[in-house]
Amino acid sequence: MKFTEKLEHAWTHADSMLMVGLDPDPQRFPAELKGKPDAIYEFCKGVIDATAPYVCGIKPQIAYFAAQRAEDQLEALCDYLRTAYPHLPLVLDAKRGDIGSTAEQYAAEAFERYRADAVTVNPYMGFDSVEPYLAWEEKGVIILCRTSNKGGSDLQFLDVGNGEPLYLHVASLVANRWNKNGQCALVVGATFPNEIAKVRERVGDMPLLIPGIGAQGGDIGGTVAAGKNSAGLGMMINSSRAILYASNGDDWREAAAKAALDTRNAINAAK
Ligand SMILES: O=c1ccn([C@@H]2O[C@H](COP(=O)(O)O)[C@@H](O)[C@H]2O)c(=O)[nH]1
Repeated sequence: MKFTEKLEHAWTHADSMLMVGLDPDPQRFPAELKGKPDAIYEFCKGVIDATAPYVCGIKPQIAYFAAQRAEDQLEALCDYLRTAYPHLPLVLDAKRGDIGSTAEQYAAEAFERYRADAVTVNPYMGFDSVEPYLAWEEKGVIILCRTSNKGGSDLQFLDVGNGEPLYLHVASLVANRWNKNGQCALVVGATFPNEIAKVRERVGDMPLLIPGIGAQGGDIGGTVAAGKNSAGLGMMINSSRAILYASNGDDWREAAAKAALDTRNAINAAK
């Protein structure tokens, strides 16, 4: 199934626009997993099983796995997710950006090695750095636009002419020129609801990946009001640490499930 079809299915069948991010930090794991060789896999699998009924997708952040030399555990998790929850979109958060020949390798990493449904991509090296991902027409290509961090303003707010900030120029480029296969989405931070609204106005119903609620403090009500599309959907609102580390006691699975359910309900209440 195409990424966009999987996403639509998850939005409607799980009645959820919450995406759970997997940012596994062994220092924060519950005691029962500490020191186990496959602790990252076990922890993430536990969180996936606990939260799957309440989410529209799962977003592993590749840096957390690579830093622990745990790419094999990420591969095993991707296999598990695909088998146990075949309708749930798998978004690999990699944010790669490089010249075309190298981007081809990064695209193969995301779509062949991990068999992700979608991947995050940094567009600031231009079209030829994004094109190899777009060649995978069934897959989602989720392009950084207005990121959730404060420092994003250093470059993304630069005026490219007539008062147009760079992030809106990127939004227009993606919507009008790069999205020929209808496979693109944009990353916009929940920490900047005014900018979410401007991006939504610019790109119509295109899906938005919105990190920044939970640990980064973004407001759910403001995010949903600014980001919903014409169908009242259109968002993958990501939360990672606030769900993963809701408890580090024996009840970590139940706490993650409750945090996901509460967040899903708060998003739906704001629709
Ligand atoms: O602008 C961006 C783009 C990506 N991220 C990623 O999302 C999660 C957020 O984690 P929380 O624990 O919910 O803060 C993380 O993987 C980031 O790399 C982002 O935060 N902002």
